[in-house]
Amino acid sequence: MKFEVLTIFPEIIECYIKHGVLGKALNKGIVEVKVYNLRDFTSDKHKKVDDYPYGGGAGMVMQIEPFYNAIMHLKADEKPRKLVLLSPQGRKFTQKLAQKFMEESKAMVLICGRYEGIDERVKAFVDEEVSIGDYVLSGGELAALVIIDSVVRLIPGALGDELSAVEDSFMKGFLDYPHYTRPEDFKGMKVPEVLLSGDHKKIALWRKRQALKNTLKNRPDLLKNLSPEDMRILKELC
Ligand SMILES: COc1cccc(COC(=O)c2cn[nH]c2)c1
Repeated sequence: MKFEVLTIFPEIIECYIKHGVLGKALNKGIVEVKVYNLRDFTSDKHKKVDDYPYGGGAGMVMQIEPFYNAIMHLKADEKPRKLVLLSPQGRKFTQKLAQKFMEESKAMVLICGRYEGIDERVKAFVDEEVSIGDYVLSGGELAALVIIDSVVRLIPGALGDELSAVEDSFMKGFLDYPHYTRPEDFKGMKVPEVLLSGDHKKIALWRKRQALKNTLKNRPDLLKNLSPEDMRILKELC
């Protein structure tokens, strides 16, 4: 899978992708990330990317021309790619959308805005507008990294051979179960006995109950389309 990122701060992306799962996936050739500096697609000597908003108001707006020039440059190879604008106004990014992007897109262009936003006409060249949450960031770069990280984790082979239990729980519609590791007793704080029992059936049930309990407490909105078994467990918790 290939990600192409349009940004005025390429170092933000370049620094992050060297580490962890992303770094390994890059080294394995499972994923390729190319970062483009929008200032390289300007035509003035000051490499200007923003200007005052028509209609007045605070702040600056990113101009269409650098985005247009960069997008046309990428499209010159005529390869298919999904163009995604990161913005607080976008559709909500979820684990399911990450799965969809991984399954459907061989290449994604992640367009990072800054300032008050970008010229609305850029959206004529964009396939999707995506938000990672109901808050405003200083720029789309963090949102782009969230999308790259969550999509890459889903690519077969990216996580090595460890199970991605966290993704599974989100895909099934609830939060993760609690995790513990050594020591068994830390200053009197003990690991739940069931996890030391070796009884995998009991452990699986305990984990399911805990996951449903966490979801009921923190994200009841996720509790839809539960299986009859999960519904039975949930009713016991209420
Ligand atoms: C494109 O226009 C704008 C305007 C303002 C900020 C940004 C940066 O993105 C976000 O703030 C964001 C992305 N997902 N959730 C929040 C983009």
